[in-house]
Amino acid sequence: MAVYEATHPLIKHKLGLMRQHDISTKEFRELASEVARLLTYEATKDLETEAETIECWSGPVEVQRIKGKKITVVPILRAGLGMMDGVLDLIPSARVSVVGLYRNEETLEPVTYYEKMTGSMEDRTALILDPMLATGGSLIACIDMLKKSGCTSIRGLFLVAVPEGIEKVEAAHPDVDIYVASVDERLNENGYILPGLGDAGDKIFGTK
Ligand SMILES: O=P(O)(O)OC[C@H]1O[C@H](OP(=O)(O)OP(=O)(O)O)[C@H](O)[C@@H]1O
Ligand SMILES: O=c1cc[nH]c(=O)[nH]1
Ligand SMILES: [Mg+2]
Repeated sequence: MAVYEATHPLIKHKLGLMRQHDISTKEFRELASEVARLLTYEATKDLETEAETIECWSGPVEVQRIKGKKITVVPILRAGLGMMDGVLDLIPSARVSVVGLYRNEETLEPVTYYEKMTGSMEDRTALILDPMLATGGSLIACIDMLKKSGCTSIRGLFLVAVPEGIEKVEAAHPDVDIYVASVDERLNENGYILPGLGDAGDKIFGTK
């Protein structure tokens, strides 16, 4: 599993703004989308292209097109929806497959409550979207669902992750690559990332 941790100054700056304890819902939401857009640029930089000849104003010209079927983005409900607009800004014709998962607050185990994949999953690259990779349980459950649907090319985009969660995902799914704005220090006793962002879903949706 390749782990790409962002080094771009724009990503670092924006993530720093997101850590401010009294950030508004509006600001958090806007920044989540902006960082997701920047991560998309990195996460797609090695996509294969193929040559096609088109009619240009000056005559026939060979251009490059992204090879294969359209990408599917896979927001993990709820918080992953906060990254979707930013990603779709760069990949506007992507198909959207939705996975609903929440963590049981006591056991920290993922609970699945929704699944709607687009068609031809076996021919698409999937970009999973979730702001937080904590214990890794939710991501492993989502990858299990994607693989069950036939998907073989899977990448994940996260705002913040921790080493222990990454290790757990790597052990279960070594073929999946992840792109993360920051690998933070550790989890606290309640399974929250330190220093982290707090509860990303609550901040994006304005709940609590
Ligand atoms: O790596 P894990 O330990 O599984 O934790 C990460 C998950 O927890 C959060 O979702 P949450 O359960 O809070 O659901 P929500 O998006 O509806 O708030 C987060 O958005 C991830 O999906
Ligand atoms: O720190 C964390 C961990 C899981 N989910 C969150 O929203 N935040
Ligand atoms: Mg939450």
